[in-house]
Amino acid sequence: MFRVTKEFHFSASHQLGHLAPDHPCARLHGHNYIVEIELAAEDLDERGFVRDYRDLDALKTYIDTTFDHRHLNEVLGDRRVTAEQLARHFYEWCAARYPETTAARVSETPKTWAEYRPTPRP
Ligand SMILES: Nc1nc2c(c(=O)[nH]1)N=C([C@H](O)[C@H](O)COP(=O)(O)OP(=O)(O)OP(=O)(O)O)CN2
Ligand SMILES: [Zn+2]
Repeated sequence: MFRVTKEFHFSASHQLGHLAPDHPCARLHGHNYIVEIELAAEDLDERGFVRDYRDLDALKTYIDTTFDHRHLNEVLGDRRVTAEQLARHFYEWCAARYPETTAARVSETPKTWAEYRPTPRP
């Protein structure tokens, strides 16, 4: 099995309004997000690729136009702005376009990563 990953960066604000009011993340704040997409394949194509990294340029465009310097509560809806929900969102966006997609990871801070990796179908 071959696995490749590519990273994308954006800055955005969010507010986890469903948390207790004394939780710091219930306040409006922002992060420099990192999104990492993982693709995997048993065999390589004729170029020796799982998939050309440059095919992911469409994801970069999507992130730049839809997420960068935006308020995520407006982009995704109030309940969907945790790192876990973002990871699932980016996984689904990529899986619809790149069948080799196996996981998506999102970092909000230098210490945290959330991953969405569906259980493989038998
Ligand atoms: N499981 C999750 N927990 C938290 C999320 C999340 O998306 N998933 N998000 C937040 C906040 O939005 C933000 O990421 C703050 O995280 P935190 O680790 O508390 O960041 P700090 O820099 O304040 O942490 P320190 O421990 O002070 O370095 C919260 N939780
Ligand atoms: Zn946050």
